[in-house]
Amino acid sequence: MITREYRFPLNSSTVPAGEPVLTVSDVGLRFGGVQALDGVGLTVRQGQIHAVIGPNGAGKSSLLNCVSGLYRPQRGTIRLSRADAAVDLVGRRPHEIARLGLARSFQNIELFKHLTVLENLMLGRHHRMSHALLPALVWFGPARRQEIEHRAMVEEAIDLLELQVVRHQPVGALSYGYAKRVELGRALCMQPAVLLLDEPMAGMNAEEKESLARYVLDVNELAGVSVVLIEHDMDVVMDISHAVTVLDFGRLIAEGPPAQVRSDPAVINAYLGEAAR
Ligand SMILES: Nc1ncnc2c1ncn2[C@@H]1O[C@H](COP(=O)(O)OP(=O)(O)OP(=O)(O)O)[C@@H](O)[C@H]1O
Repeated sequence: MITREYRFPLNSSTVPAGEPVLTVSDVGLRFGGVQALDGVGLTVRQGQIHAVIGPNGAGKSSLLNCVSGLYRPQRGTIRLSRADAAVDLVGRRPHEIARLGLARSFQNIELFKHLTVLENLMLGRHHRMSHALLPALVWFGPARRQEIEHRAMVEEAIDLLELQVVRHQPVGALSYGYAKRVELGRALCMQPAVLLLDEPMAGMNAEEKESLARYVLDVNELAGVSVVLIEHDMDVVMDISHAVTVLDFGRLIAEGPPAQVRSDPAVINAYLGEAAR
């Protein structure tokens, strides 16, 4: 439900709600003798939170690394859809894929600790800054206009994620929960078409998890950003995702709505165990 009109769209996808925005087909990735991904496919639909779950070593991070260009799969296709056409991502470099609208956060916090929250968020805009250093330094014309626009976008993210009170604090001085929220904010400032979150709640206590899950929901529902979420906490997955893909030993073993996946015998055997029955 949209409850607030965003002046600056933080979501850059042009695909209608419910249509495929990211399509992974038959992806294979091998490291020496390890088949990390074996014929994996998934379709992320515009406006959805799509969770990827599975035991340790199942291939979840490898899949995200293929999508964001850090790994190059030996087989398969990965396509980002736009309203007018689809773009092939395999073979493109990570910065090019980021520029196309795939923003990601990592398992470990990758922020600049000595810089403030605001400065870290401005760095999220970096890949969209096209003006050379000189006009930026003399501060006039298009460079200034662009700077104002970037600032406005960052303010939108601060507003959405309720980061006002810490905006001038160095990230190194923040609690873990706040730092993870800033990381989410930096990815959001990239104006993603799809946001890739790799275990954003790892290492958090229940309260911090609940809080971050709410912000991920806000990013999805208020800003309209599609999300791919790797998450181990099944309560979080059940609470906030629309679709779930389950991997085991590099293979897709189930996919569908969360309730259906949770009661799937193959998923219970491979991942959830008896407790889920
Ligand atoms: N750069 C790499 N070099 C060699 N092997 C790798 C590399 N990256 C991943 N692997 C292997 O690929 C398989 C899948 O790993 P991956 O990290 O994708 O799993 P995961 O599901 O994300 O696990 P976790 O939940 O522990 O993060 C594992 O066997 C892992 O050891």
